[in-house]
Amino acid sequence: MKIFSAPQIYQADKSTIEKQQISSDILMERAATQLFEWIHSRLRGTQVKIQLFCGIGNNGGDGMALARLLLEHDYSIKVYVVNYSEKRSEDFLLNLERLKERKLWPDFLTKESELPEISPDDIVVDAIFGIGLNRPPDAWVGRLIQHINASRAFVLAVDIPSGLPSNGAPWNPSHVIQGSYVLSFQVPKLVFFLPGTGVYINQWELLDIGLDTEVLQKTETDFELIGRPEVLPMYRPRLKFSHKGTYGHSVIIGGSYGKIGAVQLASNACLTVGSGLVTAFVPKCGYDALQTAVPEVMVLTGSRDKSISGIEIPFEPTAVGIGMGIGMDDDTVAAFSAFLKEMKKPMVIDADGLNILAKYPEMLEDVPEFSILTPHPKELERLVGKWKDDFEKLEKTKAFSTKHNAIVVIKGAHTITVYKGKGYVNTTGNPGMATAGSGDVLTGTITGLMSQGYLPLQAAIFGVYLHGLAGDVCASKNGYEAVKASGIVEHIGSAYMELLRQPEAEKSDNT
Ligand SMILES: NC(=O)C1=CN([C@@H]2O[C@H](COP(=O)(O)OP(=O)(O)OC[C@H]3O[C@@H](n4cnc5c(N)ncnc54)[C@H](O)[C@@H]3O)[C@@H](O)[C@H]2O)[C@@H](O)CC1
Ligand SMILES: Nc1ncnc2c1ncn2[C@@H]1O[C@H](COP(=O)(O)OP(=O)(O)O)[C@@H](O)[C@H]1O
Ligand SMILES: [K+]
Repeated sequence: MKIFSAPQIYQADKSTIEKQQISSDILMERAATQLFEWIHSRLRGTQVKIQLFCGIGNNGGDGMALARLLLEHDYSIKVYVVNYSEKRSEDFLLNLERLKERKLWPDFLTKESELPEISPDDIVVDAIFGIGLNRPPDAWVGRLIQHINASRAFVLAVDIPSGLPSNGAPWNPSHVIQGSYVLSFQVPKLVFFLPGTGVYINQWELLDIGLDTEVLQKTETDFELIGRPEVLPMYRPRLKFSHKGTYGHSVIIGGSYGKIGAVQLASNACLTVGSGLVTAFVPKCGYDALQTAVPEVMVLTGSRDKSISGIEIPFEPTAVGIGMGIGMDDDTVAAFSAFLKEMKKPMVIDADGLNILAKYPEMLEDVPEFSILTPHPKELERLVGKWKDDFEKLEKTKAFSTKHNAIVVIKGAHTITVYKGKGYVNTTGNPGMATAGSGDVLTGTITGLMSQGYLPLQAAIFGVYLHGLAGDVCASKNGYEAVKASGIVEHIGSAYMELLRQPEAEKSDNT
């Protein structure tokens, strides 16, 4: 699903109005009707007090139109106009008039107004600012937002939480509606998925307001949300007459004394995701452990006991994952550098492999094109430098990806795979995966997909999704706290099955 920027949403609005030959007011009425249906289907007339805080733009207009629909269905409502500007939108004014015609006069809140009483049992509708927010809210509006947050009432935010800009970090973190349930129109907004801004949101849901499908399809967006519909077509089924050679020979290179487990996890994931053969390359101290823990994996060792000082692979690997637990000894760095020069195929680089690249950036020249780099935020910072907010982080990552023609997987709650100008935002995974070694499992997963013929960008997007799904299945059985990296590997098979499972609705359609 595409993630539209605010200007693209305005453009889609405009095109819809032209193509469907409707007035903007009709679009607002659709939005309000969807909001109303959502609330009404849950409350079914329950007499809970609903307090609507409406700005003076179109987000406020949505709130006004919703107030009218609630009033018509005898809900107990209180409507406030948060009068932060005299520049009221036409559709806001139209809906204000319609409300007045029904004998409901909202209270106008200004700088001088007292803060209204809000009980924790009330429902608050936040329609103060939408995607039009482009400068810091006035201090008194910020205080009102703080007051709503402090009320502990259930807050439904219309389109986007007020105070949260759609294209950057908030100016004042306490002047943002927090923990709301967001009902967003038609398309998700990027801020919902970024660590610095996603924290303001409890849950989000999309409401279809019938924007023109052709415009939605044709618009090229910088970000895409990756769910099952995007991932399923990438799946490469196993062939009946295949053999292990069909699915490639992966090599996982890493490990040092005390960190052999990282290679074990990555190799096991690589095999479990479907690589035909897997060889691990480790220092000598890793030999017994690996052969015992994962008997299906073949093991090659370097000449040293505790770290890697030279990498020799006596065959041509189909895919390589390198860096987990490898350390940064001078000899290891030299071995890594020599290996980069030798390898021409794209590979997956993780952990200390990335730290070495950050320390010796000239080595980036030797990273094969289309390689996949899988940094967590700290490793990314070492590669691209500091950023002021998530948006700058994404810009820097895009520039890095373009410069080096590499795929960068920014790991996190919503992992974002960046290739050149585009970001693919993952939707699977859970906080249980914030656990030692889960990144090693991801590296093995992506490597194993590449060895089966997935192209690098597909392997990264598909691998991130599958890894998150395996974590989700694991958490659904064990609970978040007990998710371990090895548990994620154990559930890769169930994740495939979950991905390929035919939904009930489709099944009954076919019968
Ligand atoms: N396609 C869609 O998604 C639709 C969107 N609609 C609604 O329209 C909203 C956008 O409406 P608007 O463009 O009118 O913008 P908003 O209602 O978000 O903001 C109102 C106006 O306030 C001004 N403003 C921005 N920051 C301010 C600040 N800090 N202090 C004072 N004034 C400030 C801006 O000029 C802005 O136009 C969406 O979020 C959504 O709720 C719906 O009405 C219909 C269709
Ligand atoms: N809160 C979270 N929600 C979803 N996924 C998460 C969360 N925290 C971590 N993960 C995932 O777990 C993995 C952690 O990787 P990393 O930090 O490299 O761990 P390690 O170095 O221990 O292997 C990443 O794939 C990341 O996306
Ligand atoms: K809002």
